[in-house]
Amino acid sequence: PPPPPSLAKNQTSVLILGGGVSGIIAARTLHEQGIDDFLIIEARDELGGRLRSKQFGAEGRRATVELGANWIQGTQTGNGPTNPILTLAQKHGLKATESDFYNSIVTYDETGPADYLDVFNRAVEAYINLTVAGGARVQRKQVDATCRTGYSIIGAKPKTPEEMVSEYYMDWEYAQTPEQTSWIASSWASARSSANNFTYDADQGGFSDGNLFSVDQRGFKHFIQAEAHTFLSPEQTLLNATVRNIAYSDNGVLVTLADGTSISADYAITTFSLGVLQNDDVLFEPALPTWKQEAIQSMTMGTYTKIFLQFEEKFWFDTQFALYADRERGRYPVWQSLDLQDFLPGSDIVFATVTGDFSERIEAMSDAEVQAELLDVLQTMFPNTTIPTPTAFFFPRWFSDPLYRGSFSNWPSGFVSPHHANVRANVGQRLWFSGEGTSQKYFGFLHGAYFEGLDIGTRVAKCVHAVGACESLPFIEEVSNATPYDI
Ligand SMILES: Cc1cc2nc3c(=O)[nH]c(=O)nc-3n(C[C@H](O)[C@H](O)[C@H](O)COP(=O)(O)OP(=O)(O)OC[C@H]3O[C@@H](n4cnc5c(N)ncnc54)[C@H](O)[C@@H]3O)c2cc1C
Repeated sequence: PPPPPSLAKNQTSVLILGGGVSGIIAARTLHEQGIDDFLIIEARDELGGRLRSKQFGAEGRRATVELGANWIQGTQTGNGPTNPILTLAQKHGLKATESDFYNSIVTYDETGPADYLDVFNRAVEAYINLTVAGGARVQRKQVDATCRTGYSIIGAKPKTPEEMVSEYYMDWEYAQTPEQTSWIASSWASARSSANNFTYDADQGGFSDGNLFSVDQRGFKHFIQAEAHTFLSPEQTLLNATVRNIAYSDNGVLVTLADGTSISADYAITTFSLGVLQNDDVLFEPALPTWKQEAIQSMTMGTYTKIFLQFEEKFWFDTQFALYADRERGRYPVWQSLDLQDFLPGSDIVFATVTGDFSERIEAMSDAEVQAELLDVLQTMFPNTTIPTPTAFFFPRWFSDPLYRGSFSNWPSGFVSPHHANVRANVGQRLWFSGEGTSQKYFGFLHGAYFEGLDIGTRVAKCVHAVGACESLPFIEEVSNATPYDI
């Protein structure tokens, strides 16, 4: 169809809603296509979105830690494809260090230090086998199931606390349990060296299985803020502005902010997290069509919570990672030391990570209650040390934050390809969707947000230029079963 006319009466050409990686890359894409008549609207006081850092620690002993994204996941193999986040990090001189998930690790259980690395290594193998089997299902057009089903079929049935925490290493990737995660999507989503993996497996066109951990004291956000500075002028960004309502029609969009201001545009690209869209933190007028709502509500938002502690002095492990096997699966299982030579030496900072339902549980507790639980776990892990009171304690509440409602999206087993097309598709010609949650290959990742900003930005630029190519993305009005239920 011919592109809709650009209406001179609108205040700007494109509104980019959200100033995270996706929004900034969409803006850069428009700029590169000669379009500078756009405005980024961001609720917070800075750009970066889920790249969010904090000065953490006691007075005089503060260090920058990352509350959100921390790793460049998948870097580059030889001259193969490069993770674009790595490219930007190198361009802007980001300080990052190699992270070794699998070799720099020690293990604990309810008796204290306990070496069950053999159990851990078997779990890593089971995870790879799980994703290889999941990938095979794609080729054979078999239906999806949960990762729990997949694990059971390949014979991995963890029962002891040590087996459960070793398997938990998977939740740590997806921010949800194997019961909540798609078996098929796990084959391309996260596992290293597995079938179809687009991030870690160079044989599949992926980057590499390397991981770089930002220790830059300007914050991991520095790379994207510095990139934004290369092309953005101050009047192209509106900070401290929360979007409440997005009205859309064939003529354009009208975005209303919390302070009542309205801004009109020919096009809008929303980059809000899937969680924000799911929870009606922003309202659409008219309401989004059913096919869109079903898709948004069918993908899930996981929560990944880092809990930071600083002590007077370091008393813990010298590896990067430690696993703690509690009898309750998911109870403070993964610990990371920042007080290491290539990380933040002398910082006396350690942090634990929890995910999914357990994150939601602790968000409902007071800081003091959560701190008491962590100190209890540390006392269990180090029975010969009297655990002192920490000099600083902090954790972010991503799940309850109305700007995020979780940390990153995760693909559940009830979510099928047409749903994915629908999550991504524009609604009418004026309203477009981008962000990590719309990426098929790289959902959950920074590079997912990047590639989506690039692609949707390119599509909208075509619409603005109206060079006969304002093409809608395909959507499926009604997602149905290949084989209807016989009841
Ligand atoms: C704890 C955690 C750990 C992670 N770890 C990694 C990692 O190690 N490696 C990795 O690759 N990825 C990681 N991720 C995922 C990565 O951070 C995201 O995929 C990516 O940052 C998403 O970018 P985005 O532009 O799609 O969304 P966002 O960054 O969420 O950008 C959307 C923007 O919209 C703004 N906004 C929301 N609502 C409104 C409103 N109503 N009005 C105006 N503005 C609004 C938000 O403030 C935000 O700035 C992690 C995420 C979290 C939370």
